[in-house]
Amino acid sequence: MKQYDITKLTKEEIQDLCQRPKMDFISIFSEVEPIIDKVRQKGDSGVSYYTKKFDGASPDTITVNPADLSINLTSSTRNAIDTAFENIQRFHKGQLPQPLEVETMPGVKCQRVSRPIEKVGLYVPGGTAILPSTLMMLGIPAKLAGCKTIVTATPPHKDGSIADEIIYIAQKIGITKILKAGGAQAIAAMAYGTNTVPKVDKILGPGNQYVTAAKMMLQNSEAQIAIDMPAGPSEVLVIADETANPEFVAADLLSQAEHGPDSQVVLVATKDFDLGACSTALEEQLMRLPRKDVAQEAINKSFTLIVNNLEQAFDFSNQYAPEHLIVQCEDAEQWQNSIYNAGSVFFGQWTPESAGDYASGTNHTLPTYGYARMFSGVSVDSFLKQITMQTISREGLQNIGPTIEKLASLEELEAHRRAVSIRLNNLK
Ligand SMILES: NC(=O)c1ccc[n+]([C@@H]2O[C@H](COP(=O)([O-])OP(=O)(O)OC[C@H]3O[C@@H](n4cnc5c(N)ncnc54)[C@H](O)[C@@H]3O)[C@@H](O)[C@H]2O)c1
Ligand SMILES: N[C@H](CO)Cc1c[nH]c[nH+]1
Ligand SMILES: [Zn+2]
Repeated sequence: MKQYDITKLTKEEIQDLCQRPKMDFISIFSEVEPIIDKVRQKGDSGVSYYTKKFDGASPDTITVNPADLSINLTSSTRNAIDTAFENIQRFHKGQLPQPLEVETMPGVKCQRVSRPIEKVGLYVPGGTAILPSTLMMLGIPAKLAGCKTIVTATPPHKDGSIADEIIYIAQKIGITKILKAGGAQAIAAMAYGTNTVPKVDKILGPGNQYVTAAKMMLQNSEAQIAIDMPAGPSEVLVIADETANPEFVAADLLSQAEHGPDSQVVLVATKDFDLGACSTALEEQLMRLPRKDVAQEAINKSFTLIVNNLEQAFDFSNQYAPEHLIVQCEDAEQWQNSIYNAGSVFFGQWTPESAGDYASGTNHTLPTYGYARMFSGVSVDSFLKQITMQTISREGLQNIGPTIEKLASLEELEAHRRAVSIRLNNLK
């Protein structure tokens, strides 16, 4: 990994380090546009065309009902999924909002109630690795929120099948339909609807550049869909001081590097951290990884930043706004209030990032590319709308009416003013 010393960098150079590897969205949009058009015009047959072209698969039917499928999983696989499922469900259940009611003035009652988004589409990546864990991260909060139609799309295997782990989780959640398709074609099918795919109101889930570009384009189209956030290539930033275990740090960096060649991993270390031991551990561990070529490519694009103290480390991390932040320093959790921009945070040497990817209970669909500055990860809220309501009594209108009349007059909106005055006159 390239190495920089913060004391030798200008403000602009530090700012440059926070930029992620550039994505050429203009050319990706131009590749994705014809895919979206074809699916909009041709529906299911458009989806099948691209599934054959990009995934080399021709499933008999492009959608299946998970309840109709039989699966064959070992008990250890079922147990691991069941344990993770329980933890994710427990943490997300705690996020369900309580109804809010406030009397802003005597007789003026305001409420906020939440309602589920009725139809949602969940994208589960499956290009380079099949990610059943992502279906738990999206489907569990969708179910808890009360969404009625939950479609999940994922690329099929070459023989047209879907991983049994995905089907098992879909059955546990009660997913309405699985769409056997990936990439932009899957996103377009859920956004417009086809003969077999229900049109949804919101599409959530991570994916590669084609998936992300399709979500961004369809969000701004006549399809009228919402999306969660730009969740692109995985990334992690590790803050390490002299108490951090170099082998653990190396393992955490590699755990995100193996996601894809465009993943970015960053080590921000104080001067006393044993960087030599960490580099050696990283090389040794890398050699033994089945996905070493992918991880190596990501490591080549990544860097280490040496800082004078932990305050500087957290300042840089807030500027970088990582998807995952790992804090491996003394009394790690005491730095909680110094963290402003991050998708999800892992404190202390016994908290690997993989815990949040799979089973601790937090969500792993998180903002990347610096979007943690203004976006949150997926949660139960992502599947809810908040509706405000108000009821004003006779007494309430007498209290608040003159204020409304005055403000309406100031804006010269006479009909607004009269809607109040006509009632106040009636009360005299
Ligand atoms: N931020 C997060 O929360 C999060 C979570 C999990 C995974 N991820 C990221 O998601 C990404 C998953 O990517 P992936 O590629 O493995 O799977 P994917 O499912 O996102 O993409 C695979 C699909 O891309 C399409 N495709 C492939 N080549 C194409 C081409 N030339 N033109 C048009 N479409 C094409 C195919 O239809 C294929 O089905 C990784 O970058 C990973 O890091 C992020
Ligand atoms: N780290 C990924 C989010 O960036 C999520 C994931 C799924 N499986 C393993 N990891
Ligand atoms: Zn991961």
